[in-house]
Amino acid sequence: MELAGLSCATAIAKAYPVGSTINQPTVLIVCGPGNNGGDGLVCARHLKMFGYEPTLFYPKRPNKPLFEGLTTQCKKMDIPFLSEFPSEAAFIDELYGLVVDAIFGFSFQGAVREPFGTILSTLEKVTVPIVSIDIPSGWDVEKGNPDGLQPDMLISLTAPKKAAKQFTGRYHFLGGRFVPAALQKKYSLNLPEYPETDCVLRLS
Ligand SMILES: NC(=O)C1=CN([C@@H]2O[C@H](COP(=O)(O)OP(=O)(O)OC[C@H]3O[C@@H](n4cnc5c(N)ncnc54)[C@H](O)[C@@H]3O)[C@@H](O)[C@H]2O)[C@@H](O)CC1
Ligand SMILES: [K+]
Repeated sequence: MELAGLSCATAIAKAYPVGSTINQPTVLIVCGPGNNGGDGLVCARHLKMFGYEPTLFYPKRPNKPLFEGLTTQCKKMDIPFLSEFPSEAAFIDELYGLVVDAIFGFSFQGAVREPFGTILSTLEKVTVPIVSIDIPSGWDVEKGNPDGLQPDMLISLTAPKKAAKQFTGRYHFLGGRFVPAALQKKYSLNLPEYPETDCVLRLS
């Protein structure tokens, strides 16, 4: 999770360097209840180290030491947590240069339960770039979701999921350079080579 979150922050810094393509360095990171949300928490810390101003929204926090520890680390780095989600997409556009979607990853299934249904419908109306970690939240891991969130950037972790074929945004990165060769072979992952010691690779 540490490497996944670092990959996400690194890919974001490559696509949207501070002071260039985004109009402000503020980043809203929305975290869900599972490991995708954990990636978001780690990403927040590294974004702060890279000069961004992250803010977290983490409405459903699992009662597990891993996630409690990640939350504590963010608090100790003075990363603010919102107590309520902005009610209007326009507020998000005004306050943030970028949104990170760390709500659901590959274990999402069925109809979206609250509070995430309302959050996702607000995010669908946002005009600042949205970066989805591993899979756009609300997408079926294989079929995608043509009526759902359409992020500007997708960071596929470990390997692109089947639904990544439906991604139409500007930046597709691969991150999570931690799969041993034996596992890559066993599952015929055919992963591309990462350059030098980089933890991310731009796919498109
Ligand atoms: N090899 C791995 O397992 C790796 C996993 N990683 C991350 O872990 C993610 C998968 O994590 P998890 O398996 O914890 O699952 P997710 O984070 O995808 O989501 C599971 C959580 O969402 C909830 N949920 C599922 N469907 C819902 C619905 N319809 N409405 C509301 N809530 C719903 C579940 O109750 C559960 O709490 C990956 O996508 C990736 O981001 C990465 O950190 C890299 C390696
Ligand atoms: K996501």
